[in-house]
Amino acid sequence: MAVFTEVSQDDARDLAAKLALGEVRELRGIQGGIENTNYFLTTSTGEFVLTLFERLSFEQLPFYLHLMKHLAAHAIPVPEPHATPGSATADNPDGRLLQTVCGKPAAVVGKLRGKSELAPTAVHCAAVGDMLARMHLAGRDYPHMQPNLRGLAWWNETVPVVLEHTTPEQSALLKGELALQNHVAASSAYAALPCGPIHADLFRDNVMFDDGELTGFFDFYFAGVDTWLFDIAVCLNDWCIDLATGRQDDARTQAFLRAYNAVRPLAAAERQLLPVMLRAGALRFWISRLWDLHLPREASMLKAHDPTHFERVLRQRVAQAYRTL
Ligand SMILES: Nc1ncnc2c1ncn2[C@@H]1O[C@H](COP(=O)(O)OP(=O)(O)O)[C@@H](O)[C@H]1O
Ligand SMILES: N[C@@H](CCOP(=O)(O)O)C(=O)O
Repeated sequence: MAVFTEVSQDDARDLAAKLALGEVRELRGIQGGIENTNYFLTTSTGEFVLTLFERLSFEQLPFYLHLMKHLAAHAIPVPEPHATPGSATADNPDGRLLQTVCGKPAAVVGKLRGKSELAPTAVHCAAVGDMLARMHLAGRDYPHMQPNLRGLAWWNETVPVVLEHTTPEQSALLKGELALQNHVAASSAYAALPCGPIHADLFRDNVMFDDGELTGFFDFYFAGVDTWLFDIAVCLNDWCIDLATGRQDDARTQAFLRAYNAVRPLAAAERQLLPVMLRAGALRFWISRLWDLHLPREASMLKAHDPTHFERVLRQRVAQAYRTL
């Protein structure tokens, strides 16, 4: 369970009162997740998720919380953050969404129905592709800007730190792929890629399904403004591969891309750069998993994800790119 900060019943009662959520019935630490402290909060008015942000600052958080509000208002199924009653102003029509609990930035959002689909079929992948395209379009008029904080600049900073913990073969692959991504990012094809707010971490465990129906995307706290293609690549690398080998599953990949394309057709530059973006998506999570494993934080029962999984995915994507050349 990733509970970095213990929240008391008194803290929960104070927060529920402040947000007019009613009487607290239950507060339960959530298993899973590796970034933040999460609790299920049940009150007399409903079920919510309380998140205490362990890395993001008070200044960074409004981007994510207002993005969730914006997407919800555009009929994208995402958890809606709760505002302090009466805090809306002409400048800030969403009201105050960010709270302080145990001295940390915190938010209360609605609890989504259902559970994650960890062994998705082509039908699940199509549902995610369709909704991702809708989400990208819905984000076009989102007025706030914050870059993807786990984008290229972070990879450039973090690779030298994790290289101390890798074998010579792994180091060579990391350095080579990083050089490639820096080169691609400077290209005219890359500059032509459409951008907007992206989720950037839309793995199987960040989507809910209930009885086959997609009930929501959640965990927007790695979101940022970046290329839409990066979001697609992150999804394809998690939803549409064989998990044991990291190999692409063609049926699920086609189902995802067809559904996405039916809502928002991919641009020529996106088709051209998809193979290299799949490598970028794998590199991103290989780096962060190495970083989380070798530079861990204190948390009750925090279980780091396995970095070698994304090394395998990356090697498959490299081999695949050579096959398609
Ligand atoms: N809005 C939500 N509705 C329902 N369950 C949620 C919601 N937010 C989080 N959860 C549950 O909490 C778990 C951990 O949340 P997650 O956001 O992935 O953690 P982290 O912030 O550490 O990445 C999820 O796997 C899910 O079971
Ligand atoms: N999805 C990422 C890391 C973030 O994990 P989460 O469970 O907190 O969303 C990975 O798998 O490496």
